[in-house]
Amino acid sequence: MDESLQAQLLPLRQRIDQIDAEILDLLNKRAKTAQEVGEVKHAHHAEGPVLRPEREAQVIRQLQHLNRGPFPSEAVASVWTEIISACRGLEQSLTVAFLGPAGSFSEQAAFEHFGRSVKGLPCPSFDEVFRSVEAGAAQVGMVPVENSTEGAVNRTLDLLLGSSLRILGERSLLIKHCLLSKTGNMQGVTKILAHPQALAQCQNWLNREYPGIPREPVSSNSEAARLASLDPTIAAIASDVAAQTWGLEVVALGIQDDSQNRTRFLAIGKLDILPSGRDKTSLILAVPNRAGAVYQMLSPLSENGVSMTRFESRPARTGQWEYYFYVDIEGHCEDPRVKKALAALESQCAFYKLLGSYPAQ
Ligand SMILES: O=C(O)C(=O)C[C@]1(C(=O)O)C=C[C@@H](O)C=C1
Repeated sequence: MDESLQAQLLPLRQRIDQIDAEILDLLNKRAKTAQEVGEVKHAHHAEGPVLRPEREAQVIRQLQHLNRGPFPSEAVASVWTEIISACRGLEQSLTVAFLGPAGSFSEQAAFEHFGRSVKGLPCPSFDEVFRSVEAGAAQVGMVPVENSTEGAVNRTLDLLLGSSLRILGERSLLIKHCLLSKTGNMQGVTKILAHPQALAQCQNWLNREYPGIPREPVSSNSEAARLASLDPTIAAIASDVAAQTWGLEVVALGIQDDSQNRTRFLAIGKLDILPSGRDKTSLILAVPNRAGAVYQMLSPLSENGVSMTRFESRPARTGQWEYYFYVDIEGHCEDPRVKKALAALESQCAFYKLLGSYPAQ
């Protein structure tokens, strides 16, 4: 390297080394304080959870508010997610269940949401994710609930209806699908495997590029990647992370039909969450099948000035054209206006279930 460049870089790098040492010192001070918080919590509730999603959201939002740059605001969120994750891990280990095997988008969502200092519990199905959290094998789970191309993830909606678990948080992920094979090309490939949602999200591209190769649905994209790693006649649609995890080569990158293809995931668990200042509340409602019933059902929301951010229906399987309505609203169930609206909904609806209030992403 040329000497004048070296001479200019040296003091700047020394300054960075010194700043890093200061950051490290502060991180250790933070970690020790979090350990003290953990001791206080254990003293009050020996078996109680350490995780406080509302506090984590507040810490990150407050820092983003304070941030004057040039450190990017998104980096504040991702760096502090990891700092909090590591501090939380010193207080108590957190196990997160998700649809596996390793390398799935659910795993990515789990790590982005809870940070890397967690234990992953890959499960063979969404049902098993719910069961693992209900049975206590994991304290929290991460499941997809809607995709911007394909709409609702129906199995998750049905499981939310039958489960006592609460929604603890949400995380939206940009989903970039890749076509993967052992060789990095499609010679000798006789079928393409993926989760049905991924096959649907890439159907135009597949129809155009590989119309002659049959497609087969499997339980997850990372399962498709695992199978492709064992058999050169199989190609998989999965993430670039799955390619690394399962030692596959990328045939084509970003093959989803919509470049802005996003999936929203829900964190689920047994906690009730306090208001964080910017929250969402999710509910399931049902009304008898008669004219105007759905319109009336929602009137307590507008009457109390509560905004609805999502409305989804699922057949109630009674054969009577009855539906369960999945409704997301702005605000926390303890906010006075929301509380009033919820009380009215509960008294007027034939079915009412509160899935939880949680920090909005
Ligand atoms: O404030 C707490 O309750 C903590 O345990 C500390 C902390 C943090 O590192 O900031 C860690 C875990 C909790 O989920 C929330 C915040």
